[in-house]
Amino acid sequence: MILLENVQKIYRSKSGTVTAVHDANLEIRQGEIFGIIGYSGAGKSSLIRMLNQLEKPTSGRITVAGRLISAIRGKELRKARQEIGMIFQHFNLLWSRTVRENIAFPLEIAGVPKEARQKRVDELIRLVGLEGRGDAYPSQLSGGQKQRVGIARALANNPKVLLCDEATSALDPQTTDSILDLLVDINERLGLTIVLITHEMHVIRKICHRVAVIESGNIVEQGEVLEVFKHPKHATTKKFVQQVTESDEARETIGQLLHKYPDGTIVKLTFVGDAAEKPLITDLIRHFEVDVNILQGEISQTQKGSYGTLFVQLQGENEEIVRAIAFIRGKMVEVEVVEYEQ
Ligand SMILES: Nc1ncnc2c1ncn2[C@@H]1O[C@H](COP(=O)(O)OP(=O)(O)OP(=O)(O)O)[C@@H](O)[C@H]1O
Repeated sequence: MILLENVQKIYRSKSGTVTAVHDANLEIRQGEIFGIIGYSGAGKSSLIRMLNQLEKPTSGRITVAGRLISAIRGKELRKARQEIGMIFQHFNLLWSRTVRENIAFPLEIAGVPKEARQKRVDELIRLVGLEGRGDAYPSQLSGGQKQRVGIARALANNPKVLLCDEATSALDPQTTDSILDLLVDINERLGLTIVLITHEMHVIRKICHRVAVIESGNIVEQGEVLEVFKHPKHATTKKFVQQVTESDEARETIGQLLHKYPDGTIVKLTFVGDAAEKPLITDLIRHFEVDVNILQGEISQTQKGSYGTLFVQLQGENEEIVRAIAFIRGKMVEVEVVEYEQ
């Protein structure tokens, strides 16, 4: 559906040259929710804005829904853009227009007759759950409702792709979740391909099928979300995964325990699917001369299944702990010895 081949974006100004995206190669499949995650300045906005040519690549090829978007301009580009909707962090609504008028705007531009426009606006209002708010102005809406208007407007011309530029970053956690649920609903109901950029791993975990991690303009890792959670390879990916798997509270507790029991070994176990159902802790206590203290555990759902993390403290002779860890590894459970900075 979307193909990036050797894409580069270089900004040149009086103050110098910035390479925002280096040689990016990506393939985004029809109907998937694809997330691009990175810290501020990593190049996410530059990357997503090249998909509808809000930014032009300096070199490379970008194909979206069969069109070589990086090479077209004028009328052809305007037509191509109708197939690519976009929503923004700060909604970008027209403040002097009502909800209905905002949603109708792209239909007016596309030359849709008034009656068909009204009908389509009604459908969209229902789709995004804004019934009864059609005549309100953006200033009278909550953040979540504003983003619902943004989504309805982006979908007005039945696009094939929806681009989301930090669409939930200005929202509180609960509203974020309701907007993410809406995006999943739209993806499933309409078969729409969704590409989003974010700096929050929670967003990736909750709705994406696949993810790419970008750092200093380079895509440093990409893959299925569950796989990336299980085996993060790059240091930046590991940090993002920790955002979800290790709360600040857990880190604090574990830090305190490391102080209190400096002899014990704290390990983090990560298990996926079937591995979670095996009686691992019972087996450990039965087979090895170790004490096992459970410190913290969590199970998270991704679009492709669940995975869990469990922090335990093992106490006993060093040799026995080493044997116990080898035993856990043999059970297809990831084990990582935790050594926090004090
Ligand atoms: N129009 C521009 N002119 C010059 N440099 C730019 C321009 N836009 C972005 N950059 C630079 O390109 C790099 C990547 O920026 P970009 O906005 O794509 O990153 P980002 O990951 O989206 O970050 P943020 O979340 O902070 O927007 C940064 O160093 C930024 O300063």
